[in-house]
Amino acid sequence: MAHQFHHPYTPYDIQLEFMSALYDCIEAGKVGIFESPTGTGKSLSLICGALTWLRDHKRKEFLKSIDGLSADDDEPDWMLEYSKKERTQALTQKWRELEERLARIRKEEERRKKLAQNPHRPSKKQKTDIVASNDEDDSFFELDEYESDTETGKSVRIPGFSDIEGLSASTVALLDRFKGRVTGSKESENDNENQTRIYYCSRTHSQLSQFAQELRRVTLPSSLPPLQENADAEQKEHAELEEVIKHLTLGSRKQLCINPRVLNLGNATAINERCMELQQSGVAADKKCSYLPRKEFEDVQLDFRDRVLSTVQDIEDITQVGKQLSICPYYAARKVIDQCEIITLPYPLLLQRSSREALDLSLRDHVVIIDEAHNLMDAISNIHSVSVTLDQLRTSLFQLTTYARKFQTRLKGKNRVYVTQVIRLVSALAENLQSLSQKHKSSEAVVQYSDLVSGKGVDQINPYKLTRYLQESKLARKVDGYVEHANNKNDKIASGKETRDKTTVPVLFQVQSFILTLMNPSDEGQLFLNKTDGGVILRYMLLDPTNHFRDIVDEARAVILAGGTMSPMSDYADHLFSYLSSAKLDTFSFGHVIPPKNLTARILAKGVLGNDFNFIFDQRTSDSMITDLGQTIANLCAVIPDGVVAFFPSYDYLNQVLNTWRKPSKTGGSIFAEIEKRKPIVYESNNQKKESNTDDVLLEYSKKVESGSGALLLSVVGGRLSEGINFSDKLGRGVLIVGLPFPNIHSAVWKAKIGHIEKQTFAKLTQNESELPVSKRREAEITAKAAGRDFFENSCMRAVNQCIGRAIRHRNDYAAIVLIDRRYETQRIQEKLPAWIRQSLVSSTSNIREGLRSFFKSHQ
Ligand SMILES: Nc1ncnc2c1ncn2[C@@H]1O[C@H](COP(=O)(O)OP(=O)(O)OP(=O)(O)O)[C@@H](O)[C@H]1O
Ligand code: SF4
Repeated sequence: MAHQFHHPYTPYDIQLEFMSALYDCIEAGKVGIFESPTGTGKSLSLICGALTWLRDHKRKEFLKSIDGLSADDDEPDWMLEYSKKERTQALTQKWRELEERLARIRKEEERRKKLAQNPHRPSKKQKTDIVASNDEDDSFFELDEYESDTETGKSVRIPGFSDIEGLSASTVALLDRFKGRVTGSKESENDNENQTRIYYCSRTHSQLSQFAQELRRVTLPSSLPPLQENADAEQKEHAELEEVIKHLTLGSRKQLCINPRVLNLGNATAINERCMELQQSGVAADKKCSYLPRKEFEDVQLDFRDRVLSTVQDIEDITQVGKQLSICPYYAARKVIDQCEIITLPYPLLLQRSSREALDLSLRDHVVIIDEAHNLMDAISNIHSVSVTLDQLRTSLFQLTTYARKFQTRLKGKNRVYVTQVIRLVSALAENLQSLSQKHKSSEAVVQYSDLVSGKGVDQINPYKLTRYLQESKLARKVDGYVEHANNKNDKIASGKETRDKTTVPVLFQVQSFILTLMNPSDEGQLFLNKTDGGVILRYMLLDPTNHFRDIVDEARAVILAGGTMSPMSDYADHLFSYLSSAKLDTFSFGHVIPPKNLTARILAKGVLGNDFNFIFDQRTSDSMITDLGQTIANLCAVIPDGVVAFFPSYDYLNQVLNTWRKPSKTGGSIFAEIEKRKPIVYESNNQKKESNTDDVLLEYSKKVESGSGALLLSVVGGRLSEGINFSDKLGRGVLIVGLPFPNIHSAVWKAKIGHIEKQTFAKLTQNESELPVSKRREAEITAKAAGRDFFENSCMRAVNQCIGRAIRHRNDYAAIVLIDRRYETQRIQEKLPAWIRQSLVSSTSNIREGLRSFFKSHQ
């Protein structure tokens, strides 16, 4: 059946295909991978497809809850009919009350202004949130008695607001009551808890804001069932009410905190920790954060929720509402979740189980959409990886021993045992890391867990108990607080004034996160040692994100990965979703909205001076090939109008190319000058001041293009200009990709990643059977090697595809894409390009100039 998607524009054909496929995928409860090139209105396709499904689903659920009512055998039919009517009326009434209230709020601009000067605003005195002033005595930093020593003991956790430390029982009870307010009853609260939601997750804050912007364009029919022919006046009136899309955006404390003294700490960990400190039981009531939801502010809390739901708001709007109402948006937002239809949130909040638990976020039977998912596997690995430096280990060892000495007679219960264990562990890590770094000659090496924790009786430590101790005792917070307190005291004596606020991540927190990961390592993790100019670094890296993401797939109703360039797609079926049957996994690659004549994609295997273009690592330093590359690019710049962007495999290589191009030739000129005759060159460098450098480069480039001189921008694949920046229209009439940007296969990390893939593939093929015939074993080995190579190549081609996708940004855009390397002629590599590029791909030799000239002529 064709669905009506309520798209705010006339949808493009590919949007109709996208929305239908998305609808079916969610309905069937599958995992779907959706590739839709940039500029094809992917956000609206996601919104309209998913929310149309959701409203249809809610309508069906509504009818089910009525039809599900049954009469007892001895009850007459009219009684059942009566109950159904009553139930329909009750549900419709509840719906109406909510929509009317939200509609009223939308109109209450005046009242909002008044609330901005909220009389509840806490006094200056209340806002004071210094946990322990320098005059306070050391006892503040003593550890609470710790006796819990059994594996079964669990800390008590009541879902909801109750996980906010330091709230009184009455406040918790109040907040739980508040949960039911929007729909007015306990029964309705439960209804909402079970209602299906959509979680939309993207990588950056600005992507989430853009999504909210697109969400505002959409109006959907209500989730009430359609009117019957005999509908009465009241029902008709209901039907005329607009059902607003209930949206909430979740963020971190760093984004949502409104307590200036905490927010000014700047650093996310410092803000989190200070916020938690302020909620500790030892902190006097007038020193706690006054924005935490409290009994006196009940009405404000309710206003917060209604105002957030009344229109589609992004994170700044929610922070603003929190400020106007003097209520912490970070905590107050949690109670809006049950009422939402769509929740937007950044990657880490969704992808990390601990973050979901902290927010009390259940994915059970809900729909999860992950946008910009082309680098999802890397993102999951990064979120679950952690590092610590040798210096940090040493500093924390010093802090821990200082603390232990100071408080040794006051360490109660099991504290003494566990503090000693932590000291032994950190000391072993520091010593072993030091000797391992001397033993390994290379700058990067794989490190074994057993080598790191050997000696000092670390093998006697029970990792489970120690992990629990670290989490529950708040040792890191106490030690850090004491160290800062002691430092402040000394500095004050020396200088006679207060010292600085904490702005950096306390060392012990970093060490603690490392220990927590080390105590519970995942089978797919690996430890690495790096020697850098800044010292020795120990890294724990998650090599394979499959199992971490499987949690989400198992829990959710449907999971959608969407992106502009998801190709090559084979990694999803082969690795990330290898446990799914093919019936459960759908992949879609949609074409572009441009007509075919707006794109030309060429492979250039030979230069104008006759060199074979083969930029493999060992050959790419050849002066003659680099010179030929320059001359070829100069020729291309002569026929491609306006802006041309060339992507190189690395910053080092780009520097080398520039050096060669600048060398004077026999005639006195240089390749650099030769190119500049056609277009001025602007280039990206691996500068320390990264952001400003990127902005300056872009500004210079666009100014030159606008001035009419055109320009050639030299950039790096996977570099700062390859993602998130649009080279639309004149800014990118040509995109040149020089070589294939393979990662360094000799690095310890890539060796480990490929090794892991080979091992997994081999195990899958042989089912770990030891009795396998030699020929079968050999076959499995060859296939495993091919899987490793494929994974490596896919990583490279994902980066290439990202760059290519920068050029065509809308329906009337046109551009030429030139892939400069003979390896692009192989079928295996071409298959990894997005379908819409592959279709227009032409292998060019001598006639490329003519081809491009007539392509651009047809667009004049
Ligand atoms: N059918 C349509 N007709 C006209 N404009 C549309 C249509 N669909 C979407 N748009 C608009 O096109 C613009 C680009 O859409 P959008 O940002 O969603 O593209 P995208 O494919 O998601 O790109 P990106 O990969 O950068 O996220 C938006 O302003 C959107 O409102
Ligand atoms: S409760 Fe909210 S406003 Fe207060 S410190 Fe914590 S995050 Fe900031």
